[in-house]
Amino acid sequence: MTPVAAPARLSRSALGLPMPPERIVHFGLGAFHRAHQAWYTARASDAAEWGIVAFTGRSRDLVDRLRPQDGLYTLVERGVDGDRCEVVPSIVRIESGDDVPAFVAAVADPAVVILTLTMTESGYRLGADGTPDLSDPVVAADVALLSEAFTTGSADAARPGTAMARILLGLDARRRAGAGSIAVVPCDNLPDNGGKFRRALVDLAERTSRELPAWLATKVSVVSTSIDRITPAIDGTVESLAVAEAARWTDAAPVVTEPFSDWVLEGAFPAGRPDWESAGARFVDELAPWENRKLWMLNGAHTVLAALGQVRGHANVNSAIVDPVCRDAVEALWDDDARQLPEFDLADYRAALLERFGNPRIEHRLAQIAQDSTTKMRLRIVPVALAELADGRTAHGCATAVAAWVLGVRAGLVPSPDGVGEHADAGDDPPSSATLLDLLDPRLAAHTTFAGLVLAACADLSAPWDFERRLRHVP
Ligand SMILES: NC(=O)c1ccc[n+]([C@@H]2O[C@H](COP(=O)([O-])OP(=O)(O)OC[C@H]3O[C@@H](n4cnc5c(N)ncnc54)[C@H](O)[C@@H]3O)[C@@H](O)[C@H]2O)c1
Ligand SMILES: O=P(O)(O)OC[C@@H](O)[C@@H](O)[C@H](O)[C@H](O)CO
Repeated sequence: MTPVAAPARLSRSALGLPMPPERIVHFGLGAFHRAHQAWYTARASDAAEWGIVAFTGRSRDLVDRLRPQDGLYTLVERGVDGDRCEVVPSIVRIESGDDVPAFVAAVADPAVVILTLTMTESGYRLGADGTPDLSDPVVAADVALLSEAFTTGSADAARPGTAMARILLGLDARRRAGAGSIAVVPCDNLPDNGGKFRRALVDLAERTSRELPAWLATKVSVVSTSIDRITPAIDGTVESLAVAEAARWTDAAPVVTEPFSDWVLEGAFPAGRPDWESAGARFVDELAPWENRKLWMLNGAHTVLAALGQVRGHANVNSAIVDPVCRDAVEALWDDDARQLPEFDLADYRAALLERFGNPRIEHRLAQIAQDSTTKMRLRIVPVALAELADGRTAHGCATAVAAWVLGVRAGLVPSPDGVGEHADAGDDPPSSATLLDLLDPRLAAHTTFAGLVLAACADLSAPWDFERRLRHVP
């Protein structure tokens, strides 16, 4: 029997890959950063000049997987017809997020001119007014700790627990080192992610330091972004085996993503940046329409599918979107969205979304997407509903989307909104549709026509689907 050669372990020397210099720091290393910003950086025409020092968020798992393979990993682009594997070499050093001295030193390094972030909404720890949530004991403890450290000149010994406090500590070290301007690039799915980050950072600086607010105003540019590439959480072990078979090298931390990707940015990079346009990124003067299109249409539809799809027995996006009831609900939502996005001709965008959602080889679990659905509904559906009503229309698509969420909550498949127990109509189990609408947004609940449409849509979505019913919906 011929012995089978063991697959080679990923390494820069084996693949002849150079080490670009450290000029970008990333906080919140996960699947998405590796499928998106690290990939754009590796594909830029000047990739040889831009290496990334990546810090994990809360666990050191990826440090242990990626360090032995020199930060390299396989990006598996999972198309409808097959996989395309590519080794991404832009991450040159991996550190654990809780190594505060290493993070502070990296941010203070004069060679570093960009800090990118993917730490999920929870990582920002914001209250309802967008400032740091001081009712959170960890945030309050960090405010006290930073105030003390900045006042007594003991910042080098400080070990804050939250990401925002660590970032401010890093920026303070950069100020003291005279290391110059830096651009911070939040890449989380939040409306106005740059504005939110800046307001939170400035608020924290004003509470804790006399010098930092003025320095931040002149030396820190915050860039807002719309980021898009469907990259579900995966079972790393299963994918590692698949990669070893397909690519003939072992990889302890591959990433599976879709072939599509998009990155739109608004803001300045005072000390330079990679030529990300050469890899397909776009720089615009006003991000809002691009961001609204992506968050309302892609993420809004995902939020609807997470509720209605599970109610109808689906586990993944790809099976939900081919169910006519789910598909009709998504199309109706997109009709409302389109009227609020007059800047765009959306025919191709809608067709592409349907194709992306339908990719049978991407396993995107609805239960994963359903997390924190109430907040997502408030950010992705409610603004469109209010705008449609203000324009004198019915917001029929949004009413259907709200009905989907109501059914999901009532079925226990989507988390209940806070306040169910304290609501005036508390006691119903499950809570009534009217109670849920009121908890979602009292302005929508007070609009009798809209509230009536939601109740009608709840009944309609619960009824068995038939062709006659579908025909009634055709305009
Ligand atoms: N995965 C996608 O398809 C996709 C697409 C577009 C945008 N995004 C955005 O990218 C972000 C990251 O996505 P991901 O799929 O890599 O997620 P992930 O769960 O892998 O998390 C990314 C990182 O955030 C860190 N993190 C989470 N909560 C934190 C907290 N409270 N404090 C500090 N760090 C914290 C994690 O430790 C991890 O390092 C999300 O905000 C998401 O909105 C994801
Ligand atoms: O938790 P969410 O709803 O913000 O996001 C879940 C997915 O919709 C999201 O990760 C998309 O796949 C991504 O935004 C595509 O670019």
